[in-house]
Amino acid sequence: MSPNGARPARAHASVDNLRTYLLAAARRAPDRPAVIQATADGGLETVTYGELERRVDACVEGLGALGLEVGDRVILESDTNADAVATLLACATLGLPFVPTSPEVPDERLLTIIDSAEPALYLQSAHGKRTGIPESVGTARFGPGGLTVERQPQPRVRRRRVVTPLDTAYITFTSGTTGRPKGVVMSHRGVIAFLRGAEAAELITHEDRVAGTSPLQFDFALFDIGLALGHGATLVPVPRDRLNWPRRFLSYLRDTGATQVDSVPSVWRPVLQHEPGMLAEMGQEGTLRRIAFSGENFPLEELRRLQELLPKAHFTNGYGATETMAASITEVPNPLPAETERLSIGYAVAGAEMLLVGPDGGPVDEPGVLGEIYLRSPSLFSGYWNDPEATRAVVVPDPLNPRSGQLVFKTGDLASMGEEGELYFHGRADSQVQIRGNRVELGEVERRIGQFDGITGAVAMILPRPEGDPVLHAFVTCAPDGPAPDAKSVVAFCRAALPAYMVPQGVRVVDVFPLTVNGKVDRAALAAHVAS
Ligand SMILES: Nc1ncnc2c1ncn2[C@@H]1O[C@H](COS(=O)(=O)NC(=O)C[C@H](N)c2ccccc2)[C@@H](O)[C@H]1O
Repeated sequence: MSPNGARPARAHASVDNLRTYLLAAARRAPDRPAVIQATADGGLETVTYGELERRVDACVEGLGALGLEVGDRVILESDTNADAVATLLACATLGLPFVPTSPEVPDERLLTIIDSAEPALYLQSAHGKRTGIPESVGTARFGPGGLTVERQPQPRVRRRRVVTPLDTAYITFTSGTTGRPKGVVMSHRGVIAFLRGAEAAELITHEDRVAGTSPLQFDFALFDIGLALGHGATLVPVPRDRLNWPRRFLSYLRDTGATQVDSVPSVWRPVLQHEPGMLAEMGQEGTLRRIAFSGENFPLEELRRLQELLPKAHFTNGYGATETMAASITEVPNPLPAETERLSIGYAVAGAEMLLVGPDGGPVDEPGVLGEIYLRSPSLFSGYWNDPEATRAVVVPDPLNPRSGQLVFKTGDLASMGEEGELYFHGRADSQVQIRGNRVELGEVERRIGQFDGITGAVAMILPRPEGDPVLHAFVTCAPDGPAPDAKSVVAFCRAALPAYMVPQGVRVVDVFPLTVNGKVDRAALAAHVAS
Protein backbone atom coordinates (compact mmCIF):
# COMPACT_ATOMS: atom_id res chain seq x y z
CA MET A 1 0.00 0.00 0.00
CA SER A 2 1.35 3.41 -0.92
CA PRO A 3 2.28 5.57 2.08
CA ASN A 4 -0.67 7.68 3.11
CA GLY A 5 1.40 10.78 3.70
CA ALA A 6 -1.46 13.18 2.99
CA ARG A 7 -3.76 13.40 5.99
CA PRO A 8 -3.65 11.77 9.42
CA ALA A 9 -5.81 8.68 10.02
CA ARG A 10 -8.90 9.17 12.20
CA ALA A 11 -11.37 6.92 14.02
CA HIS A 12 -14.87 6.80 12.54
CA ALA A 13 -17.36 8.33 14.99
CA SER A 14 -19.26 5.02 15.20
CA VAL A 15 -16.40 2.93 16.60
CA ASP A 16 -14.95 2.89 20.12
CA ASN A 17 -12.38 5.60 20.65
CA LEU A 18 -11.54 7.44 23.86
CA ARG A 19 -12.39 10.76 22.21
CA THR A 20 -15.86 9.81 21.02
CA TYR A 21 -16.68 8.04 24.30
CA LEU A 22 -15.50 10.87 26.57
CA LEU A 23 -16.85 13.75 24.49
CA ALA A 24 -20.33 12.28 23.91
CA ALA A 25 -21.60 14.74 26.53
CA ALA A 26 -20.17 17.59 24.41
CA ARG A 27 -22.83 16.85 21.81
CA ARG A 28 -25.62 16.30 24.30
CA ALA A 29 -24.94 19.28 26.56
CA PRO A 30 -22.03 21.47 25.37
CA ASP A 31 -22.67 24.10 28.04
CA ARG A 32 -22.33 21.72 30.98
CA PRO A 33 -19.11 22.02 33.01
CA ALA A 34 -16.55 19.34 32.03
CA VAL A 35 -13.71 20.52 34.29
CA ILE A 36 -13.55 22.92 37.24
CA GLN A 37 -9.94 23.79 37.97
CA ALA A 38 -7.64 26.16 39.81
CA THR A 39 -6.27 29.16 37.93
CA ALA A 40 -2.69 30.42 38.33
CA ASP A 41 -3.88 33.34 40.48
CA GLY A 42 -5.61 31.00 42.94
CA GLY A 43 -9.14 31.39 41.57
CA LEU A 44 -11.35 28.78 39.92
CA GLU A 45 -12.38 28.42 36.27
CA THR A 46 -14.91 26.23 34.52
CA VAL A 47 -14.24 24.61 31.14
CA THR A 48 -17.49 23.46 29.45
CA TYR A 49 -17.76 20.36 27.27
CA GLY A 50 -18.07 22.61 24.22
CA GLU A 51 -14.90 24.51 25.13
CA LEU A 52 -13.12 21.23 25.90
CA GLU A 53 -13.97 19.87 22.43
CA ARG A 54 -12.73 23.11 20.87
CA ARG A 55 -9.39 22.70 22.67
CA VAL A 56 -9.22 19.05 21.57
CA ASP A 57 -9.65 20.05 17.94
CA ALA A 58 -7.07 22.85 18.23
CA CYS A 59 -4.61 20.25 19.51
CA VAL A 60 -5.61 17.72 16.80
CA GLU A 61 -4.76 20.36 14.19
CA GLY A 62 -1.32 20.97 15.70
CA LEU A 63 -0.56 17.26 16.18
CA GLY A 64 -1.95 16.32 12.76
CA ALA A 65 0.52 18.65 11.05
CA LEU A 66 3.53 16.79 12.50
CA GLY A 67 3.22 13.80 10.15
CA LEU A 68 3.02 11.22 12.95
CA GLU A 69 1.85 7.69 12.27
CA VAL A 70 -0.89 5.80 14.18
CA GLY A 71 0.90 4.08 17.08
CA ASP A 72 3.66 6.68 17.44
CA ARG A 73 4.06 7.36 21.16
CA VAL A 74 3.55 10.82 22.69
CA ILE A 75 4.84 11.52 26.22
CA LEU A 76 2.26 13.69 27.99
CA GLU A 77 3.73 15.33 31.08
CA SER A 78 1.23 17.32 33.13
CA ASP A 79 -0.80 17.69 36.27
CA THR A 80 -4.38 16.67 35.65
CA ASN A 81 -6.27 19.63 34.18
CA ALA A 82 -8.49 20.60 31.23
CA ASP A 83 -5.56 21.10 28.83
CA ALA A 84 -4.04 17.72 29.73
CA VAL A 85 -7.43 16.09 29.10
CA ALA A 86 -7.79 17.96 25.79
CA THR A 87 -4.31 16.83 24.76
CA LEU A 88 -4.87 13.17 25.61
CA LEU A 89 -8.17 13.24 23.72
CA ALA A 90 -6.39 14.79 20.74
CA CYS A 91 -3.84 11.95 20.83
CA ALA A 92 -6.74 9.48 20.98
CA THR A 93 -8.39 11.11 17.95
CA LEU A 94 -5.27 10.47 15.87
CA GLY A 95 -4.46 7.02 17.27
CA LEU A 96 -1.33 8.32 19.02
CA PRO A 97 -0.78 6.39 22.30
CA PHE A 98 -0.11 8.89 25.09
CA VAL A 99 2.38 7.97 27.81
CA PRO A 100 1.18 9.91 30.88
CA THR A 101 3.73 11.30 33.32
CA SER A 102 3.80 14.24 35.71
CA PRO A 103 6.21 17.01 36.74
CA GLU A 104 7.18 15.29 40.00
CA VAL A 105 8.46 12.16 38.22
CA PRO A 106 12.29 12.31 38.54
CA ASP A 107 14.36 12.97 35.40
CA GLU A 108 16.08 9.59 35.37
CA ARG A 109 12.77 7.75 35.55
CA LEU A 110 11.41 9.83 32.65
CA LEU A 111 14.55 9.04 30.64
CA THR A 112 14.09 5.32 31.38
CA ILE A 113 10.52 5.54 30.06
CA ILE A 114 11.67 7.48 26.98
CA ASP A 115 14.41 4.89 26.40
CA SER A 116 11.82 2.11 26.46
CA ALA A 117 8.89 3.78 24.68
CA GLU A 118 10.99 5.56 22.01
CA PRO A 119 8.35 8.31 21.68
CA ALA A 120 8.03 10.53 18.61
CA LEU A 121 7.07 13.55 20.71
CA TYR A 122 7.29 14.91 24.25
CA LEU A 123 4.57 17.34 25.36
CA GLN A 124 4.48 19.52 28.43
CA SER A 125 2.34 22.52 29.32
CA ALA A 126 3.28 26.13 28.50
CA HIS A 127 4.81 26.59 31.96
CA GLY A 128 6.36 23.10 32.26
CA LYS A 129 9.94 23.18 33.55
CA ARG A 130 11.38 19.88 32.24
CA THR A 131 14.58 20.09 30.19
CA GLY A 132 17.04 17.52 28.82
CA ILE A 133 14.69 15.63 26.50
CA PRO A 134 16.88 13.55 24.09
CA GLU A 135 17.42 15.06 20.63
CA SER A 136 15.76 12.04 18.97
CA VAL A 137 12.40 13.13 20.43
CA GLY A 138 10.36 16.06 19.12
CA THR A 139 9.18 18.53 21.77
CA ALA A 140 6.17 20.83 22.00
CA ARG A 141 4.04 22.62 24.57
CA PHE A 142 0.27 22.46 24.84
CA GLY A 143 -2.18 25.09 26.07
CA PRO A 144 -5.78 26.28 25.58
CA GLY A 145 -4.89 27.55 22.10
CA GLY A 146 -3.33 24.28 20.93
CA LEU A 147 0.29 23.26 20.32
CA THR A 148 3.54 25.23 20.17
CA VAL A 149 6.23 23.09 18.52
CA GLU A 150 9.80 23.56 19.77
CA ARG A 151 11.56 20.66 18.01
CA GLN A 152 9.98 18.81 15.07
CA PRO A 153 9.70 15.03 15.51
CA GLN A 154 11.81 12.94 13.18
CA PRO A 155 9.96 12.33 9.87
CA ARG A 156 8.06 9.05 9.56
CA VAL A 157 6.18 7.21 6.82
CA ARG A 158 2.40 7.18 7.33
CA ARG A 159 0.73 3.94 6.21
CA ARG A 160 -2.33 3.57 8.44
CA ARG A 161 -5.59 4.96 7.08
CA VAL A 162 -7.85 4.24 10.07
CA VAL A 163 -7.68 4.23 13.86
CA THR A 164 -9.25 1.04 15.24
CA PRO A 165 -10.63 0.28 18.75
CA LEU A 166 -7.68 -2.12 19.18
CA ASP A 167 -5.18 0.70 18.68
CA THR A 168 -3.39 1.80 21.84
CA ALA A 169 -5.03 4.58 23.83
CA TYR A 170 -2.22 4.86 26.38
CA ILE A 171 0.85 3.13 27.77
CA THR A 172 1.26 3.70 31.48
CA PHE A 173 4.56 2.66 33.01
CA THR A 174 4.27 1.01 36.42
CA SER A 175 7.35 0.67 38.59
CA GLY A 176 6.24 -2.89 39.23
CA THR A 177 7.68 -4.89 42.11
CA THR A 178 10.73 -5.91 40.08
CA GLY A 179 11.82 -2.26 39.64
CA ARG A 180 12.31 -2.29 35.84
CA PRO A 181 9.36 -0.20 34.59
CA LYS A 182 6.82 -2.15 32.57
CA GLY A 183 4.66 -0.31 30.03
CA VAL A 184 1.02 -1.42 30.33
CA VAL A 185 -0.44 -1.08 26.83
CA MET A 186 -4.18 -0.29 26.99
CA SER A 187 -6.38 -0.24 23.86
CA HIS A 188 -9.36 2.06 23.32
CA ARG A 189 -11.57 -1.02 23.44
CA GLY A 190 -10.10 -2.10 26.78
CA VAL A 191 -10.45 1.25 28.55
CA ILE A 192 -13.98 1.81 27.28
CA ALA A 193 -14.99 -1.75 28.20
CA PHE A 194 -13.98 -1.09 31.82
CA LEU A 195 -15.63 2.34 31.95
CA ARG A 196 -18.84 0.87 30.52
CA GLY A 197 -18.71 -1.95 33.11
CA ALA A 198 -18.20 0.64 35.87
CA GLU A 199 -21.39 2.42 34.79
CA ALA A 200 -23.33 -0.51 36.28
CA ALA A 201 -22.03 0.50 39.73
CA GLU A 202 -24.02 3.74 39.31
CA LEU A 203 -21.42 5.72 41.24
CA ILE A 204 -22.36 9.11 39.80
CA THR A 205 -24.84 11.03 37.65
CA HIS A 206 -24.15 13.99 35.34
CA GLU A 207 -24.80 16.28 38.34
CA ASP A 208 -21.74 15.05 40.21
CA ARG A 209 -18.38 16.75 40.63
CA VAL A 210 -15.60 14.16 40.93
CA ALA A 211 -12.46 15.37 42.73
CA GLY A 212 -9.41 13.48 41.46
CA THR A 213 -6.23 13.40 43.53
CA SER A 214 -3.93 11.01 41.61
CA PRO A 215 -1.01 12.02 39.37
CA LEU A 216 -1.56 11.49 35.63
CA GLN A 217 0.84 8.52 35.40
CA PHE A 218 -1.38 6.58 37.87
CA ASP A 219 -4.34 5.10 36.04
CA PHE A 220 -6.59 6.05 38.93
CA ALA A 221 -6.36 9.56 37.40
CA LEU A 222 -7.39 8.14 34.01
CA PHE A 223 -10.29 6.36 35.70
CA ASP A 224 -11.41 9.65 37.30
CA ILE A 225 -11.30 11.38 33.90
CA GLY A 226 -13.17 8.48 32.28
CA LEU A 227 -15.78 8.21 35.03
CA ALA A 228 -16.55 11.94 35.16
CA LEU A 229 -16.58 12.68 31.42
CA GLY A 230 -18.19 9.34 30.53
CA HIS A 231 -21.20 10.37 32.63
CA GLY A 232 -21.27 13.98 31.39
CA ALA A 233 -20.33 14.98 34.96
CA THR A 234 -17.64 17.42 36.10
CA LEU A 235 -14.00 16.54 36.82
CA VAL A 236 -12.40 18.52 39.68
CA PRO A 237 -8.64 17.86 39.59
CA VAL A 238 -7.10 18.70 43.00
CA PRO A 239 -3.77 20.54 42.55
CA ARG A 240 -0.87 18.74 44.25
CA ASP A 241 0.02 21.72 46.46
CA ARG A 242 -3.50 21.55 47.90
CA LEU A 243 -3.19 17.86 48.76
CA ASN A 244 -0.29 18.45 51.14
CA TRP A 245 -2.19 20.91 53.33
CA PRO A 246 -5.35 19.32 54.86
CA ARG A 247 -7.08 22.66 55.47
CA ARG A 248 -6.42 23.82 51.92
CA PHE A 249 -7.46 20.43 50.56
CA LEU A 250 -10.80 20.51 52.39
CA SER A 251 -11.50 24.14 51.49
CA TYR A 252 -10.77 23.33 47.83
CA LEU A 253 -13.34 20.51 47.99
CA ARG A 254 -15.84 22.90 49.57
CA ASP A 255 -15.13 25.80 47.14
CA THR A 256 -15.49 23.57 44.07
CA GLY A 257 -18.62 21.85 45.37
CA ALA A 258 -17.02 18.41 44.97
CA THR A 259 -19.58 15.65 45.57
CA GLN A 260 -17.12 12.73 45.32
CA VAL A 261 -13.43 12.36 46.22
CA ASP A 262 -11.33 9.66 44.55
CA SER A 263 -8.00 8.87 46.19
CA VAL A 264 -5.62 6.31 47.59
CA PRO A 265 -6.13 5.81 51.38
CA SER A 266 -3.04 7.85 52.34
CA VAL A 267 -4.64 11.10 51.13
CA TRP A 268 -7.00 11.01 54.14
CA ARG A 269 -4.27 10.36 56.76
CA PRO A 270 -3.18 14.00 57.28
CA VAL A 271 -6.82 15.18 57.19
CA LEU A 272 -7.79 12.74 59.96
CA GLN A 273 -4.77 13.81 61.97
CA HIS A 274 -4.99 17.60 61.60
CA GLU A 275 -8.49 18.65 60.47
CA PRO A 276 -11.11 16.22 61.82
CA GLY A 277 -13.29 19.13 62.92
CA MET A 278 -13.45 20.79 59.50
CA LEU A 279 -14.14 17.43 57.87
CA ALA A 280 -16.96 16.78 60.36
CA GLU A 281 -18.52 20.15 59.45
CA MET A 282 -18.38 19.19 55.77
CA GLY A 283 -19.87 15.81 56.68
CA GLN A 284 -22.89 17.64 58.10
CA GLU A 285 -23.23 19.90 55.03
CA GLY A 286 -23.86 16.75 52.99
CA THR A 287 -22.25 17.94 49.72
CA LEU A 288 -19.65 15.17 49.86
CA ARG A 289 -21.75 12.18 48.80
CA ARG A 290 -19.11 9.56 48.07
CA ILE A 291 -15.54 8.66 49.05
CA ALA A 292 -13.96 6.27 46.53
CA PHE A 293 -10.57 4.71 47.19
CA SER A 294 -8.28 2.18 45.54
CA GLY A 295 -4.67 1.11 45.25
CA GLU A 296 -4.15 -0.65 48.56
CA ASN A 297 -5.96 -1.75 51.70
CA PHE A 298 -7.58 1.10 53.60
CA PRO A 299 -6.49 0.52 57.25
CA LEU A 300 -9.78 -0.22 59.02
CA GLU A 301 -9.10 2.01 62.04
CA GLU A 302 -8.61 4.99 59.71
CA LEU A 303 -11.60 4.07 57.58
CA ARG A 304 -13.85 3.86 60.66
CA ARG A 305 -12.68 7.30 61.82
CA LEU A 306 -13.37 8.74 58.37
CA GLN A 307 -16.86 7.21 58.39
CA GLU A 308 -17.58 8.71 61.84
CA LEU A 309 -16.80 12.15 60.41
CA LEU A 310 -18.79 11.55 57.21
CA PRO A 311 -21.83 9.62 58.45
CA LYS A 312 -23.93 10.45 55.38
CA ALA A 313 -21.32 9.59 52.72
CA HIS A 314 -21.12 6.42 50.64
CA PHE A 315 -17.78 4.59 50.59
CA THR A 316 -16.52 2.67 47.58
CA ASN A 317 -13.60 0.29 47.38
CA GLY A 318 -12.14 0.08 43.87
CA TYR A 319 -9.89 -2.94 43.44
CA GLY A 320 -7.79 -3.95 40.48
CA ALA A 321 -4.62 -3.57 38.47
CA THR A 322 -3.55 -1.24 35.69
CA GLU A 323 -3.37 -4.26 33.38
CA THR A 324 -7.19 -4.34 33.33
CA MET A 325 -7.65 -0.72 34.49
CA ALA A 326 -9.40 -2.24 37.51
CA ALA A 327 -11.54 -5.23 38.43
CA SER A 328 -14.20 -4.47 41.03
CA ILE A 329 -16.10 -1.56 42.54
CA THR A 330 -17.63 -2.43 45.90
CA GLU A 331 -19.86 -0.42 48.24
CA VAL A 332 -18.44 -0.41 51.77
CA PRO A 333 -21.13 -0.26 54.51
CA ASN A 334 -21.10 3.01 56.49
CA PRO A 335 -20.61 2.44 59.37
CA LEU A 336 -18.48 -0.66 58.94
CA PRO A 337 -19.85 -3.43 61.20
CA ALA A 338 -17.74 -3.78 64.36
CA GLU A 339 -16.84 -7.39 63.58
CA THR A 340 -15.55 -6.63 60.06
CA GLU A 341 -11.84 -7.43 59.90
CA ARG A 342 -11.32 -7.35 56.15
CA LEU A 343 -12.83 -5.21 53.39
CA SER A 344 -14.70 -7.01 50.63
CA ILE A 345 -13.58 -6.48 47.03
CA GLY A 346 -16.95 -7.96 46.05
CA TYR A 347 -17.50 -9.10 42.47
CA ALA A 348 -15.96 -7.99 39.19
CA VAL A 349 -17.59 -5.05 37.41
CA ALA A 350 -20.31 -5.85 34.88
CA GLY A 351 -18.88 -7.77 31.94
CA ALA A 352 -15.96 -9.21 33.87
CA GLU A 353 -15.45 -12.07 36.31
CA MET A 354 -12.96 -12.77 39.11
CA LEU A 355 -12.05 -16.42 39.56
CA LEU A 356 -10.09 -17.94 42.46
CA VAL A 357 -7.47 -20.49 41.44
CA GLY A 358 -5.77 -22.83 43.92
CA PRO A 359 -2.15 -24.02 44.01
CA ASP A 360 -3.17 -27.00 41.86
CA GLY A 361 -4.32 -24.69 39.06
CA GLY A 362 -7.94 -25.67 39.64
CA PRO A 363 -10.80 -23.43 40.79
CA VAL A 364 -11.33 -22.73 44.49
CA ASP A 365 -15.02 -23.22 45.22
CA GLU A 366 -15.34 -23.31 48.96
CA PRO A 367 -15.56 -20.20 51.15
CA GLY A 368 -12.59 -19.23 53.29
CA VAL A 369 -9.96 -21.00 51.17
CA LEU A 370 -7.15 -18.85 49.74
CA GLY A 371 -6.64 -18.71 46.00
CA GLU A 372 -5.10 -16.42 43.40
CA ILE A 373 -7.47 -14.07 41.57
CA TYR A 374 -7.65 -14.61 37.80
CA LEU A 375 -9.68 -11.97 35.96
CA ARG A 376 -11.72 -12.57 32.82
CA SER A 377 -12.34 -9.15 31.35
CA PRO A 378 -12.77 -7.29 28.05
CA SER A 379 -10.56 -4.57 29.59
CA LEU A 380 -7.53 -6.89 29.51
CA PHE A 381 -4.45 -4.95 28.39
CA SER A 382 -2.76 -5.60 25.06
CA GLY A 383 0.48 -6.63 26.77
CA TYR A 384 3.58 -5.10 28.33
CA TRP A 385 5.36 -2.77 25.92
CA ASN A 386 8.16 -4.63 24.11
CA ASP A 387 8.16 -7.43 26.71
CA PRO A 388 6.37 -10.56 25.37
CA GLU A 389 7.92 -12.75 28.06
CA ALA A 390 6.54 -10.68 30.96
CA THR A 391 3.20 -10.58 29.10
CA ARG A 392 3.00 -14.36 28.72
CA ALA A 393 3.58 -14.74 32.45
CA VAL A 394 0.36 -12.90 33.33
CA VAL A 395 -1.87 -13.25 30.26
CA VAL A 396 -2.73 -16.94 30.42
CA PRO A 397 -5.34 -19.39 29.08
CA ASP A 398 -8.64 -19.34 31.00
CA PRO A 399 -8.07 -22.07 33.65
CA LEU A 400 -11.68 -23.21 33.40
CA ASN A 401 -11.65 -23.45 29.61
CA PRO A 402 -8.03 -23.61 28.44
CA ARG A 403 -8.87 -24.83 24.92
CA SER A 404 -11.16 -21.87 24.21
CA GLY A 405 -8.38 -19.50 23.21
CA GLN A 406 -9.73 -17.08 25.83
CA LEU A 407 -7.02 -15.34 27.82
CA VAL A 408 -7.32 -14.09 31.40
CA PHE A 409 -5.21 -11.89 33.68
CA LYS A 410 -3.27 -13.70 36.42
CA THR A 411 -3.38 -10.91 39.04
CA GLY A 412 -0.80 -12.14 41.56
CA ASP A 413 -3.31 -11.22 44.28
CA LEU A 414 -4.58 -13.69 46.86
CA ALA A 415 -8.18 -13.69 48.02
CA SER A 416 -10.73 -15.84 49.80
CA MET A 417 -14.44 -16.18 49.04
CA GLY A 418 -17.35 -15.35 51.33
CA GLU A 419 -20.64 -17.27 51.60
CA GLU A 420 -22.15 -15.36 48.65
CA GLY A 421 -19.04 -15.71 46.45
CA GLU A 422 -17.83 -12.20 47.24
CA LEU A 423 -14.03 -11.92 47.51
CA TYR A 424 -11.78 -10.66 50.31
CA PHE A 425 -8.27 -9.43 49.49
CA HIS A 426 -5.41 -11.23 51.26
CA GLY A 427 -2.39 -9.46 49.79
CA ARG A 428 0.10 -10.15 47.02
CA ALA A 429 1.03 -13.75 46.31
CA ASP A 430 4.70 -12.76 46.14
CA SER A 431 4.53 -11.13 49.57
CA GLN A 432 3.23 -14.31 51.20
CA VAL A 433 6.37 -15.51 52.87
CA GLN A 434 6.75 -18.55 55.05
CA ILE A 435 8.40 -18.19 58.43
CA ARG A 436 9.52 -21.50 59.79
CA GLY A 437 7.15 -23.13 57.32
CA ASN A 438 4.13 -21.06 58.31
CA ARG A 439 2.39 -18.63 55.95
CA VAL A 440 2.35 -15.17 57.53
CA GLU A 441 -0.72 -12.97 57.04
CA LEU A 442 0.83 -9.49 57.14
CA GLY A 443 -2.66 -7.93 57.29
CA GLU A 444 -3.40 -9.87 60.46
CA VAL A 445 -0.19 -8.63 62.10
CA GLU A 446 -0.99 -5.04 61.05
CA ARG A 447 -4.55 -5.33 62.37
CA ARG A 448 -3.39 -6.57 65.77
CA ILE A 449 -0.72 -3.85 66.11
CA GLY A 450 -3.26 -1.22 65.00
CA GLN A 451 -5.35 -2.07 68.07
CA PHE A 452 -2.51 -1.09 70.44
CA ASP A 453 -3.44 2.08 72.32
CA GLY A 454 -1.92 5.20 70.74
CA ILE A 455 -0.87 3.50 67.50
CA THR A 456 -2.59 5.07 64.47
CA GLY A 457 -1.09 2.93 61.71
CA ALA A 458 0.96 -0.23 61.21
CA VAL A 459 2.84 -1.72 58.27
CA ALA A 460 4.29 -5.20 58.63
CA MET A 461 6.81 -6.71 56.26
CA ILE A 462 9.10 -9.66 56.11
CA LEU A 463 12.72 -8.90 55.28
CA PRO A 464 15.12 -11.54 54.10
CA ARG A 465 18.24 -12.10 56.18
CA PRO A 466 21.60 -13.07 54.64
CA GLU A 467 21.36 -16.35 56.57
CA GLY A 468 18.48 -18.06 58.34
CA ASP A 469 14.76 -17.31 58.36
CA PRO A 470 13.42 -14.02 57.01
CA VAL A 471 12.58 -11.55 59.80
CA LEU A 472 9.16 -10.03 60.47
CA HIS A 473 9.36 -6.24 61.06
CA ALA A 474 6.65 -3.74 61.90
CA PHE A 475 6.59 0.04 61.42
CA VAL A 476 4.05 2.11 63.33
CA THR A 477 2.79 5.69 63.44
CA CYS A 478 1.45 7.13 66.68
CA ALA A 479 -1.13 9.71 67.70
CA PRO A 480 0.72 13.06 67.95
CA ASP A 481 -0.50 13.76 71.48
CA GLY A 482 -0.01 10.24 72.88
CA PRO A 483 3.13 8.63 74.39
CA ALA A 484 5.32 6.78 71.85
CA PRO A 485 4.68 3.08 72.55
CA ASP A 486 7.81 1.08 73.35
CA ALA A 487 8.64 -1.84 71.08
CA LYS A 488 8.65 -4.42 73.87
CA SER A 489 5.04 -3.68 74.90
CA VAL A 490 3.89 -3.86 71.27
CA VAL A 491 5.66 -7.21 70.79
CA ALA A 492 4.10 -8.53 74.01
CA PHE A 493 0.70 -7.28 72.80
CA CYS A 494 1.16 -9.27 69.57
CA ARG A 495 2.39 -12.35 71.42
CA ALA A 496 -0.85 -12.34 73.43
CA ALA A 497 -2.97 -12.83 70.30
CA LEU A 498 -0.84 -14.13 67.41
CA PRO A 499 1.02 -17.37 66.78
CA ALA A 500 4.73 -17.02 67.60
CA TYR A 501 5.84 -16.93 63.95
CA MET A 502 3.60 -13.88 63.39
CA VAL A 503 5.11 -11.84 66.24
CA PRO A 504 7.38 -9.09 64.83
CA GLN A 505 11.04 -9.18 65.85
CA GLY A 506 11.43 -5.43 65.39
CA VAL A 507 8.95 -2.57 65.88
CA ARG A 508 9.98 0.90 64.71
CA VAL A 509 8.09 4.14 65.18
CA VAL A 510 8.04 6.43 62.11
CA ASP A 511 6.54 9.94 61.95
CA VAL A 512 4.64 9.18 58.76
CA PHE A 513 4.72 6.30 56.32
CA PRO A 514 6.82 7.13 53.21
CA LEU A 515 4.72 7.13 50.04
CA THR A 516 5.41 6.20 46.42
CA VAL A 517 4.80 8.84 43.75
CA ASN A 518 1.33 7.30 43.29
CA GLY A 519 0.53 7.73 47.00
CA LYS A 520 0.85 4.12 48.15
CA VAL A 521 2.89 3.17 51.22
CA ASP A 522 6.48 2.84 50.01
CA ARG A 523 7.48 -0.49 51.52
CA ALA A 524 10.90 -0.46 49.86
CA ALA A 525 11.68 2.84 51.64
CA LEU A 526 10.61 1.36 54.99
CA ALA A 527 12.75 -1.74 54.37
CA ALA A 528 15.72 0.57 53.74
CA HIS A 529 15.20 1.91 57.29
CA VAL A 530 16.04 -1.51 58.66
CA ALA A 531 19.03 -1.99 56.39
CA SER A 532 20.48 1.36 57.46
N1 LIG B 1 -8.84 -1.74 46.67
C1 LIG B 1 -7.68 -2.41 46.84
N2 LIG B 1 -7.46 -3.09 47.98
C2 LIG B 1 -6.29 -3.75 48.17
N3 LIG B 1 -5.30 -3.80 47.26
C3 LIG B 1 -5.50 -3.13 46.10
C4 LIG B 1 -6.68 -2.40 45.82
N4 LIG B 1 -6.58 -1.85 44.58
C5 LIG B 1 -5.37 -2.24 44.09
N5 LIG B 1 -4.72 -3.01 45.01
C6 LIG B 1 -3.38 -3.60 44.88
O1 LIG B 1 -2.66 -2.87 43.88
C7 LIG B 1 -2.37 -3.73 42.77
C8 LIG B 1 -2.55 -2.96 41.47
O2 LIG B 1 -1.73 -1.83 41.51
S1 LIG B 1 -1.80 -0.88 40.26
O3 LIG B 1 -1.58 -1.67 39.09
O4 LIG B 1 -0.91 0.19 40.56
N6 LIG B 1 -3.30 -0.30 40.14
C9 LIG B 1 -3.91 0.34 41.16
O5 LIG B 1 -3.42 0.37 42.27
C10 LIG B 1 -5.22 1.07 40.91
C11 LIG B 1 -6.12 0.39 39.92
N7 LIG B 1 -5.54 0.39 38.58
C12 LIG B 1 -7.44 1.08 39.93
C13 LIG B 1 -7.69 2.18 39.13
C14 LIG B 1 -8.94 2.80 39.18
C15 LIG B 1 -9.94 2.31 40.03
C16 LIG B 1 -9.67 1.21 40.84
C17 LIG B 1 -8.43 0.60 40.81
C18 LIG B 1 -3.38 -4.86 42.88
O6 LIG B 1 -2.87 -6.00 42.23
C19 LIG B 1 -3.50 -5.04 44.37
O7 LIG B 1 -2.40 -5.79 44.87
